[in-house]
Order: sequence, then C-alpha cells, then structure tokens
Amino acid sequence: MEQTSDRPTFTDEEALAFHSQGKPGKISVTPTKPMANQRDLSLAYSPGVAVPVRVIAKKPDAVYDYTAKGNLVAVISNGTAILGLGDLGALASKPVMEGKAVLFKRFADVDTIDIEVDTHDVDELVGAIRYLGPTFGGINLEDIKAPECFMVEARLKELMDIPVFHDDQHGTAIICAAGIVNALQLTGRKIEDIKVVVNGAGAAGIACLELLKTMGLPHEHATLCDSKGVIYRGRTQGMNQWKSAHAVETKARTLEEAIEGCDVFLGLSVKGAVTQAMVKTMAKAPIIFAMANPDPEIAPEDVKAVRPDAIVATGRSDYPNQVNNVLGFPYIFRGALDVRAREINLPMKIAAAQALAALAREDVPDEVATAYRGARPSYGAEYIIPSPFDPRLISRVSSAVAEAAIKTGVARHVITDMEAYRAELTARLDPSANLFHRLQTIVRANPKRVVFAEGEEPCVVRAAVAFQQAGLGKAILVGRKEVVQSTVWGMGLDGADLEIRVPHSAQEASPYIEALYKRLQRCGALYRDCVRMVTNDRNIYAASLLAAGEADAMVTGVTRAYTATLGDVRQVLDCPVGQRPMGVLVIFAKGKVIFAADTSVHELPTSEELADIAVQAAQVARHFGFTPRVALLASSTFGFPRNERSERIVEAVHILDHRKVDFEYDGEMAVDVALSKNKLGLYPFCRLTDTANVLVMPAVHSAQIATKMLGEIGGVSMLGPFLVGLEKPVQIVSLGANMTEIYNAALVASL
Ligand SMILES: NC(=O)C1=CN([C@@H]2O[C@H](COP(=O)(O)OP(=O)(O)OC[C@H]3O[C@@H](n4cnc5c(N)ncnc54)[C@H](OP(=O)(O)O)[C@@H]3O)[C@@H](O)[C@H]2O)C=CC1
Ligand SMILES: CC(=O)C(=O)O
Ligand SMILES: [Mg+2]
Repeated sequence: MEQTSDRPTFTDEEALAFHSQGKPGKISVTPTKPMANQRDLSLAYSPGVAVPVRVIAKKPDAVYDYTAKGNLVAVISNGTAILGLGDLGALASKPVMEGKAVLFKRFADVDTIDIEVDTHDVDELVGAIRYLGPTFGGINLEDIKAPECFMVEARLKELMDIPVFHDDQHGTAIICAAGIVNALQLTGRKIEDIKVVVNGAGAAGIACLELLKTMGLPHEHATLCDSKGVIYRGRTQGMNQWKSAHAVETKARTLEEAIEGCDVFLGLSVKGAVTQAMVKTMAKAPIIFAMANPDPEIAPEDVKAVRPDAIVATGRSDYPNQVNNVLGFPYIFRGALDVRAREINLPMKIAAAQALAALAREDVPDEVATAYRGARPSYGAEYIIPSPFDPRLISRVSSAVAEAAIKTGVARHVITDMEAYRAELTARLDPSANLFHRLQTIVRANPKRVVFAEGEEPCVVRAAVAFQQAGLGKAILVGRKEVVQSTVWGMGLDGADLEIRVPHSAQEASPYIEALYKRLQRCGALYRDCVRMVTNDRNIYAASLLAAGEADAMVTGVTRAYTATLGDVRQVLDCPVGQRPMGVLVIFAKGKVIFAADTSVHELPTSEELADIAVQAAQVARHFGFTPRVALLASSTFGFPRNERSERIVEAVHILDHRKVDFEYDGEMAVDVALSKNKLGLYPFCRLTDTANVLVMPAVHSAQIATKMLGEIGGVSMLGPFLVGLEKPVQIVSLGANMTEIYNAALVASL
C-alpha cells in the first residue's frame, strides 16, 4: 500500500485495478475521420489516399497538412532508468510511457504513441529510432539511463530533422531552473553567489546542473555526487566524460561533507539519499529540491522538522512545490509542434523556464486550489512553481517556446498573431478534463458531510473512503459497524475517520421518526409506519439525517431502482417552491460539455414543466461554470415538419418568453440542428448565438433512448444523471453503479 503520513493513499490493488479496468492500459487510438460508407473508404484508403501521397512525395512539408505527423509524438524508452526504480527493462517501462502519453494529451492535446525498445545497446537503440522521423512531429526520450542517454540523444539530434528531447534531462532541468529562479528571489540570493550540491550524476542531475551553469552558476560553486560520493577532480572510479566535465577541486568526498554550508540541494538520485543530519548543516534558508520519484531523497516533513526555514520541493503531486517534468514536456512539445520546429534548442528551454517562473508569481485561478485542498496558494516558499493544474500553463509556456523557436530560426512555420495563438492554445484544453478539477476545488474549499445510504456495499465503502481522502468532506455510512469495518479492513483501506450509523432501536431514532410522522400524518401514515420506515429503510434513515441537518448531502441508488429510491427520498424531502425534481445528464463529447434534462423523472412533461426543466437545467450548467444555451428539442425544427407532438415544445418556448429568463434558449428544434453550427446557420433568426450546450428533452423515454444509445455506441463519456430540484442535495446513482460513479455523485451532491 502507498503510505505517506496524512497524504491521500491508495492500495496496490487499487493502482492495479486502475490500470486494468475497462480496456487494459491508459491509451487507445481514436480515428479523426468517419469511415461510414463506401465514399469515406475510397477517400481514406485506396484510391483517395493516393492523392495526398503524391502531393507529399513532391512537397514533403505537405505531410503536416495531410497526416497526423504534426501533432504526433513518440515517447520512447528502453526502461533502463524507470523513474528512480532503476533498470527494470523495456516491458516494465510501458505503464510510465503510457502515463506520459496520457499527460501529453490531457495537458496539451498532443497525440502520443509509446514505444518501448528492448535493447541496452546505444547503436541498436539509435538504429531503432532514427528512421521514425516520417511518422512523428517529435521524439520524447524517456527513462533511458546515463550515460547512454547522452549519446543516444546527441546522435539522434544529428540524424533527425524533428525535435529529439530527452525529457529526464531537459524537461527536468527546465522545471528545476524555474523553481530555483523563484526560490532564489524569495530568499534574496543571486545565482552567481550560491553553493549548490547535486546528488545524482545521471540524465536528470547533469542536465539540471548544466542549465543552472548556463544561467550563471559558477563551475566551482557546484558539487556533483553520485552513488560513490563526490565527483572531485582526479577521481577515476565510476566516471564518464559527462561526470568529469563537472568535477571540482574539493576536499569533500561524501555527500555529507559536500552538503555542509551549501545553499541549494538538488536530489536526482534515489529515495532516502539525504538525512535530517545532512540538511541540518546546510546554509540559512536552504533550498532543497528532493526530486527522486516515486519517493524523494528526503520527505518534506522530515526537512521541516529540522529546518523550518527551508524551501522544499519534490517530484510528487501530493506535496506543495511539485518540481516534475510534467510541467514541461506537454507544453514544450506543443509549442515546438505548432511551429513545426526542427529541434528544441537552448533558447526554447530557457523561454519555458522563464514562463514557468513568471506564472508562479501571478495570482492563481480556481483550478489551482484543487492541488492545495481548496486553500488558494500564493507565491511564496510553499508555491515557487505553478501547479500542474494551472490552465494557463498551455498558453504561457507553449507560446513562449514557439516564440523562441521562431526567433532562433528553427521554426518551419511562423506564427504571426501570438495573441490569437494563445487563445487557440487555451481552447485546446478539454473542458471535461478541467470540469472535475473545478468541481473538486469548489467542494474542497467548503467540505461537506455526505451520508451514503448503502454503507455496507463494498463499492460504496471504497467511494466513501476516497471521498474523505480527497479532502472533499466527511463520509457517513449507513450500515452495521461490524460489516462496514470488515469491508474496510478486507480491502486494506484506511477507514479510521468514517462515521458509521444505523438505527438500533425506535428510541434511538425517535427524533427522525417524530419528524417523519409530523410530515406524513395527514398523508395516510400512522406512527408505527414511520417507525418501520426510519428503522428499516436506509434511504429514509439517510434522508432523515439530511433533513435533520446531520448531513449536508446524500448518495444512494446502488441497490435499488431509481424510481423506487426517489420515492423513498421524497417521503422525507420536499421540493422548494418553483423547483421540480429532475435528472440532468452531463455528456462529454469531442471536447464539448452538454447537459441533457430531464432524463429521469417527468415521463411526458407538459409545456409548463418543460419550461421549468429549461430553467433548472440552465442553472445547473451555470453552476458547473458554463454559459447556458438551451435548445428545446423535438422531432421538428421551427415548424417543419409540422406535427402535433411538437406543440408542447413550441408552447414551452412561449412560456419562457413570458418569464423573461436570463439565458439564451430557442426551439422547437431537432437535435442535429441544436448541435451543428452549419445546420443552425440555416435559421438566422434563431436566438442561440452558438450550438446548444443544454438540451431539454421532450420526454424521459426519448432522453433515455438517446443517452443510452450514445453510451453504448461509445466515443462519449457521461456523468449522472444528477438529481436536482429537491430541498436538500441527494444523488441517486444507477442500479449497480461502480465506485467512480458513486464518488462522482458524492462530489456533485456536495456542490
Ligand atoms: N522530478 C522529476 O521531474 C524527475 C525526477 N527524476 C528522478 O531523478 C532520479 C534519477 O533519474 P535519471 O537521471 O533519469 O537516472 P540515471 O539512471 O540516468 O541516473 C541516476 C543517477 O543517480 C545516482 N545514484 C544512484 N543512487 C545514488 C545514491 N544513493 N546517491 C547518490 N547518487 C545515486 C547514480 O549514480 P551512479 O552514476 O554512480 O550510478 C546516477 O548518477 C530518479 O529518481 C528519477 O525519478 C528524473 C527525471 C525527472
Ligand atoms: C518524472 C520522471 O520523468 C521521472 O521521474 O523519471
Ligand atoms: Mg522520466
């Protein structure tokens, strides 16, 4: 199990389940052109494909216009230095390389293929890569150990006319340099004056040191150490030319001796290489970047215990100041690809480092608070480097890299309007990926108590533990203590803080029974009915806790059908005036976020109900941070073909006209019109200024058919449907929902 004091934890079993669930692994290939009919086939393949083939053969640069090359990067490893785990082989490196591919896509919309090459031999590795140029826009070398990595990169750079970038060297060096620039500024030091010790004389260590020297660190002010100690002038054991270049005249022979009195320590070696005793001897306000992965040279809490004046960074995402190359490679390649750069040169690297350092000094947006459990970080000892979740990284870093490439003449394509390019970069970020971070930020800032009605279900227990560990709030599980606890232990989870509740007797549950009786006595319920309901029905008990203010939100539905569950909840909870219960499904497709409502409750809504649904669905879209554009859907569009069933929808639009609502809406319209800019253009009078992002469904059955069809056909992901309109937040998941769905429901219930 992953254990780091009070940090989010996960079990080995969970890490394996994450990688194996659904399709094993983390990436797949998505076609960008339809292959629906004979014509598509003829265009995409023979004979149509011959046309671009001939064009490219005549004019090689046209490859960027007609193929995926311009957005495709190869992440290549031989597995000889997998993180800080050492040489575990090409095969074992695949999860890391797939991980890099996912990060490329998530943070910079770069398509990536991982290639694991099973050789330790430099010539063979170079030979395997050097002919791949036609396929890719760039080569990201990863986790290849030193000194082989230096030779491989240097030779490939000579042989290939696309960027070849060893991420562990340059990606790490760029992020490290950005952090150092800020740490020095915060402690009032100049790079020319500091004394630096670098532990780890491999790919990352040597590259970090070289970049700092390029930025002004004097040669004699830096001591490099490896597994055999200090690299001093004259040392012969375990040396190579890259280490020798940094050898210094010194009496120090061990890290312990070298670190004494130094200002900056950079760890690019292995877990536990530094001790508290060593850190104690460093200069005032020491700067300690313990960057070994997955575990640092020394844990930040161990540094702080002996040196509260230190600025500490690690490579991990669960501590402040994550100095990790994830902040670099996606954006550096994005910028390089966009200008079709021939290489990634020093000015491009320095531009990236400066952009990163500058961004950390600015006010942070909401998304960033996620990484800090809702507490908004600001520039200082605990925030010297931007969070990987800062959505501005792509526009700032990639544009800086692109600009530097253009200035230094390595760009094949020149961008003239940098402002427009920056806007384009921002738009590349997948809104669905950011949405969850935004939601988590909001909830973490104001954590909630969520009651899980089906607390004995293993998937519910797992979701509840994850909810608490993510800092989203407190989980209350309804269930028998011994059953819940044995599930927690059986799964190896840390459920120490879980609150477990169950009504043992009518006496114990009497406040809830009294409240329910007061509510239902004139609706045909006797007192003993209420006793039975509260003590036997866990939905009613959980809803009673919510009604009594002992919980802020509720999640249920795993073991019972939606309508029956909603019926239970409605025994206890009302809808506020003007609200009606309804389901809103959030659909993520092709970079768009679309809300569909009502997908759950109103079988065949009246016009009045449709208007209410439009208003509430628009509120939900706003709540999620979107400006609603509501389409009231039908099988006809603005009267064609005229049909009786559309009249309800036309009337709903009139009702909204009278209500003077504050969002864009229109209808009736068919769904293809609502979602297609071209088709919408056929109706210039339509009041939607862009394609709709809120779809009001004409009936639950059509909503369910459409959304289930989408889900089965694939290519989209969906969240919900989320129940809105009750006086207290309740989320009903679908029967048999999995842990992620329950977790997401708890997150949305907490909003
Ligand atoms: N935070 C980040 O973004 C990144 C972190 N890293 C981390 O840096 C570390 C090194 O990676 P990388 O440079 O690619 O690997 P390499 O294999 O190229 O280099 C490893 C270096 O670490 C040295 N080393 C091993 N054990 C010790 C020790 N106990 N004390 C001092 N030095 C030691 C080795 O010494 P010798 O030469 O004597 O064998 C070698 O010089 C890993 O932990 C990796 O996870 C790497 C890239 C990015
Ligand atoms: C982060 C990274 O690339 C490494 O630790 O190797
Ligand atoms: Mg690496």
